[in-house]
Amino acid sequence: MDKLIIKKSPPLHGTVTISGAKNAALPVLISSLLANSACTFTNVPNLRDITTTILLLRDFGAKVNQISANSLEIDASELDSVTASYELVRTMRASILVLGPLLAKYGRANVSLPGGCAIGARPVNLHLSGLEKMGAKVDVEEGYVRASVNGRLQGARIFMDMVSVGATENLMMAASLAQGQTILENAAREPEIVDLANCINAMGGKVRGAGTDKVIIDGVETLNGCTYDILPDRIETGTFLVAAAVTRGSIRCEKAAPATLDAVLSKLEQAGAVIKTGPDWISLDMKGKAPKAVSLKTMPHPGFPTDMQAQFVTLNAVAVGNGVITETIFENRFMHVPELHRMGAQIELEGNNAVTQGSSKLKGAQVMATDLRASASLIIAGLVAEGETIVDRIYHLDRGYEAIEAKLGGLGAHIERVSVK
Ligand SMILES: CC(=O)N[C@H]1[C@@H](OP(=O)(O)OP(=O)(O)OC[C@H]2O[C@@H](n3ccc(=O)[nH]c3=O)[C@H](O)[C@@H]2O)O[C@H](CO)[C@@H](O)[C@@H]1O
Ligand SMILES: C=C(OP(=O)(O)O)C(=O)O
Repeated sequence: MDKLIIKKSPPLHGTVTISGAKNAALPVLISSLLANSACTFTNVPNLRDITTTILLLRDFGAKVNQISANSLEIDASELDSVTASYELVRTMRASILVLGPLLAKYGRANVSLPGGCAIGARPVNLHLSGLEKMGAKVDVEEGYVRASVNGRLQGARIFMDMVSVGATENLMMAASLAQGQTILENAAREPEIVDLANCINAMGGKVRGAGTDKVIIDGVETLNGCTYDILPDRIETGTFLVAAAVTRGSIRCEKAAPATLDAVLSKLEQAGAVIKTGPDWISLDMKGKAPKAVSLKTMPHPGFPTDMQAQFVTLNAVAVGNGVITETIFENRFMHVPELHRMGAQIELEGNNAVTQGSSKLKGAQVMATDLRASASLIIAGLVAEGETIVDRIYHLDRGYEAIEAKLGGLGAHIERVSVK
């Protein structure tokens, strides 16, 4: 099992190239199930979740070719199975997104229930009730969602009583091959949803309103293959910017999408960073100063993203002043806090608030990554902690960050991966 060893590092400095977004790539790759011919995807990040998606698509009988380091061709026009097994689904919750497209194109699908994970229970009731509203028969048996429909799914007006990224994506894909019009009300507005809608439209679909809370999909009879370039990863970008802020550094992120990061950039400015942006780059300069603590509450987009919460908890722990970070999306997303305590961070957990007094002097320790973004927060802490930090269980990290040690190393961080047999 691999570990990361991080030593106290100088202020991060230099340029880092941002990869394609994990959370856009997963639904976009899965949307190839809708098409009647091959799709080519570029800017695909090299991640464990992408490998899992490829295994899942191949398991259905799709042909997947790696064209170059970050491009894939997927031909899912003929499948010999519509079953997603527990072995694959349990390692990647986004596998549930195959349900909508399989049902819309093949009239049936069996998908293992993803189950809970470290950050929360994460039910899929909205995905299932939305598909039922479109005429599907959905049963949950022996841990599997077994869904079927006679003929085509039917367009419907679906109001989701919680804002869900995954349910919006699943229903958008299902509706794109349904008969008639579907209106998704209280839809999630994340940039990754807009990316998926653009991809479906590139296949010949008719999706309008993505990026607002009302998405209108006119179902078409068939969708064709397309070529699609995946959106830059806003969470990877934000993670590097926070790492630079915590180390009092100055970096530039290239191949980024500044317009997707308003809430994060605004908090970094409050923390004292000088931020500049261009069409596809963002620079941050702390002018050698320590960050100031910020207060924030996670919210669906365009609010502050829950996937950046852990990184800001580390920022607040070492910052000047008091801050309160409130998590409103997932019920158990502070697993990094006990690990940060092991490094000497002064953080009080009060319900769903992480309260910091700031200026913690961190000391390196052996810590355990419990989920993807918790891992990132521990690495950032390791960059400013005295001595050596060892981050264990980094398979979580490898789900969502491409070559993080090489990218941080390129900015001057002292970070090394070791394989332990
Ligand atoms: C692969 C991917 O894109 N993952 C992202 C996606 O996850 P994911 O799509 O799983 O997250 P959702 O937006 O669906 O979850 C938001 C909230 O709604 C709840 N819920 C969701 C569906 C449902 O049927 N019932 C229900 O109660 C969840 O438990 C959670 O409390 O959005 C999250 C919220 O921005 C991000 O943290 C994840 O990184
Ligand atoms: C929670 C995350 O991802 P997933 O939904 O794939 O678990 C994340 O990207 O931070």
